[in-house]
Amino acid sequence: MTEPICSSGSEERGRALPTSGAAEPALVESSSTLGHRAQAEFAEGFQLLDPVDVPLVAVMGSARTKVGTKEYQRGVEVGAALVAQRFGVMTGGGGGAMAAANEGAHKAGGVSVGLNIKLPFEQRPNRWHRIARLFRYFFVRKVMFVKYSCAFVVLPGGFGSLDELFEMLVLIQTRKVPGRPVVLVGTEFWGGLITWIKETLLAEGMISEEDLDLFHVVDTAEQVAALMPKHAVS
Ligand SMILES: C/C(=C\CNc1ncnc2c1ncn2[C@@H]1O[C@H](COP(=O)(O)O)[C@@H](O)[C@H]1O)CO
Repeated sequence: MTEPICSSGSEERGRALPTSGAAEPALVESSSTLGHRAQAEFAEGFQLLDPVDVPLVAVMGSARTKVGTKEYQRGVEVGAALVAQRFGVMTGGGGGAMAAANEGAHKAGGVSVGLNIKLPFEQRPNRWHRIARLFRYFFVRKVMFVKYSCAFVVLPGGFGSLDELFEMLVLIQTRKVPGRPVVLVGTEFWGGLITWIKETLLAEGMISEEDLDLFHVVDTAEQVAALMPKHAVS
């Protein structure tokens, strides 16, 4: 029998949940399990990141960017340029653009953080971060990215990167967090989305003109660095 997609809390209790590989499904566990696990995960994330004494920039981007491509190289350059400005780099800790940014930061001698996520298929953390943790919940991990970053850089990416980008934009737009630079890297890659944001979201009144100021779109690591908050440079 197929598992129901929706189930009530009482149905969940005492029922073995289906698993499909390395990580059992999160969020369909009982409310009390979810609550306890999330609370513990928050505490462990805070413990990991509270002691970090350099300002961190969260760098998001595709898990699929291939090593050796121009895109990967740009990620490495972004990581290195941020370290040159005395920032640490914090990523999702996986492969692709995440590995690129961590590699650039690590090779430049900077702080390199990877917040990995446990998924139902095999995950390998990249080898370029020195402060790391494996998270069960995307939502807990996302709080870490927001709470412990002073800027948000998004390299070309897919659903995951878009999710992280829009989460950050909403939090800034609704003043749940203080404003900070949000920088999209790749004018060609992001161009279609920016056009749609202007021609549909803005034109239909779904966002305001000033919301367009919540993000920047650039092409190079130097341009990313130039948009960073100034306090880290001494
Ligand atoms: C889906 C694939 C691999 C998944 N591995 C991931 N490891 C760590 N972090 C991830 C992973 N997938 C998504 N993320 C987060 O979202 C962003 C990347 O998502 P995108 O859809 O690839 O743009 C990234 O910033 C992570 O924080 C195999 O492709």
